[in-house]
Parts: sequence; C-alpha cells; structure tokens
Amino acid sequence: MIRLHPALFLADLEAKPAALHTLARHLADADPWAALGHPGRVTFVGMGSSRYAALVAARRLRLRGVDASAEYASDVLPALPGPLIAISASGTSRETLDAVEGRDYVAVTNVLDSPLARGATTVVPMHAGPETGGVACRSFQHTLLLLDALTRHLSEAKTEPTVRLIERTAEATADLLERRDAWLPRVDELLDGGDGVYALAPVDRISSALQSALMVREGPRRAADGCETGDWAHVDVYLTKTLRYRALLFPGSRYDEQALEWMRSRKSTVVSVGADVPGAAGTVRFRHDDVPDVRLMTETLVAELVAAKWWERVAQTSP
Ligand SMILES: O=P(O)(O)OC[C@H]1O[C@](O)(CO)[C@@H](O)[C@@H]1O
Repeated sequence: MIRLHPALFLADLEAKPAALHTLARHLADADPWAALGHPGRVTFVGMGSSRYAALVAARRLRLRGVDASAEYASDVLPALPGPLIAISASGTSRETLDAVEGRDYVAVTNVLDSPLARGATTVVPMHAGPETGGVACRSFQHTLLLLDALTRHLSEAKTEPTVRLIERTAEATADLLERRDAWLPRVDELLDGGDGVYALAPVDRISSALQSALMVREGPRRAADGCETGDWAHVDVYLTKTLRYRALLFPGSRYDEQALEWMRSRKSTVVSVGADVPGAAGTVRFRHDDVPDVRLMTETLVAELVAAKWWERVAQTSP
C-alpha cells in the first residue's frame, strides 16, 4: 500500500522544473527509443494516468500514419503485431504486470528495479525522481514527454524537438509555480464550495481533463470527473442543471463555445486555463501557453496545485 501525503505531494509538484531539466539532459544525450527501430504499429498498455498519457500519444501516432492504440492493461489483449509498450510509473500495477505476462515488451517506468522493469526487453526510464507524496504527477508529465519523443522517433526519425519542448515546459511550469500566490487563491475560491470539479479538454489534450479530475479525487478525495469538450454536451451537460457546477476548462476545442453557452445559461462557474474565454469567472495564463504542446505538458499543474491545497486543508482538519 502506497502512503499518500499532502505536504510531500506539494514538494513533488515544486520539483517539476528541476526534474524536467534532468529529463531534457537525458534526451539530449540519446534517443531512448532507439532500440525500438521503426515498427508500423505499437500498442500501449497501462492504467490510470499512464493510460491517459498513452491515449494522447496513440492518437497522435495514428494522425502521423503510424498504427497505434492505447489499451487498458486490464483488458484481455490478443497478440498484436508490433511492440507492446507497457507504461507504469511504479512498475507494480497488477493489471499492467498481468498484461505483459509471457510477452516481450518495452517498459516505460520510473522505478528501474520494479517487477515491470525487470521483465522487460527494453526499459525507457521516466527520470522523474521518486514521488514521495505517493501520487503520479511528475511521472505523468514525463510520460507525456517521452511519448512525444516516441512519436517523433517513429514519424520524423528525430527527437531533438522534444528536448526544446521539455525546456519550454520547464519554463511554463516554473512560471505557474512562481506566480501561484497571484492566481491560486482565486481559483481555489472559485472551484471550492460546489458539488465537484468537472474538467473539460479537447480530444488532443484529453489527458489534461482526466488527470486533473484524478488529482482532485486521489488527494483531497473530492468528486471530480474529466470529459472531452464536444462529448460534454452529450454526457455531462445534464449536471449543470442540478449541481453547483464548477468547470475547469482547457480551451482549444472547436466546441468550447457550445459548452460555454450551456454553462453561462445555467450559471455554472468556469475557470479557464491557458486561454481567455467569454464568461469565465477566472482565467489562469502561463508562459508559452500560446504553444499547444506546452499547454498539454503543463496545464494539469493548475488542478494539481488546487488539489494539494485542498488536501492539506483536509489533513489539517481531520484527526
Ligand atoms: O503508472 P502506475 O504506477 O501503473 O499507476 C497507475 C495509476 O495508479 C495510481 O498509482 C493509483 O493507484 C495512479 O496514481 C496512477 O495513475
């Protein structure tokens, strides 16, 4: 059983820029995907945030002509052509270990002596450092970036652009952390006191909505869910009628306005991250937020810092 700890979770978040610089150095030295060659298909398996990151990468690969899918490790998988890429920050998730049993696989993990790493043909280290708070936060960010490098390896045969992206992500992350006294109290106030936090993101950054909601559930144990912005009008809009609805919007979908129109008419509270949108009660902007890839790699920090704050509050008030 992993011990979760709010103060250590906050320290894990504060260490993001330094960990990103470490990752950039490793990636600048060598392509971690070199041993993979250039297969025409890859399959990712993982659970939780590891699968969220894989969803984005699989979609990007397909758009670039490489067949790819992101599967629940808990699924029963047929033998598929091409390498199996198992992602697990801890390297111990039961479902992920079951999924690779008896197969050759590449492990993407943060723990090099984990069971997942020990059984792998190739190991791609996350270089996120130990997450002493017990919550996958830096490892999630590093997974997204390593999968960005994989996408470039398979479609452009070069990973240097990912190094530049990591550097910009480190700058954006540091900017949000350094200026948090200016934005966090207001975002805390806006998202607090409702009936949950509902995160919306476009399909190309769906991981941001899913991971943000997970952070609010995993730390402070509050109701939260993540949704694709277009799909929101089909599956989540209903709650704006009955709940004190608190939306965390990651703009960029061509259906932002559709969702915003509903939320304005139902008097929902909207906090927007990375861009200004009409009717938002609060907006968090950050360095390089005009670059979509930097947003993808950075924006979950807003929910993570809110979650850390709420979690600390619960820890102080409960025996
Ligand atoms: O990447 P891992 O270590 O397999 O973990 C998967 C998920 O399980 C959790 O650790 C919770 O059990 C999440 O934080 C994480 O997203």
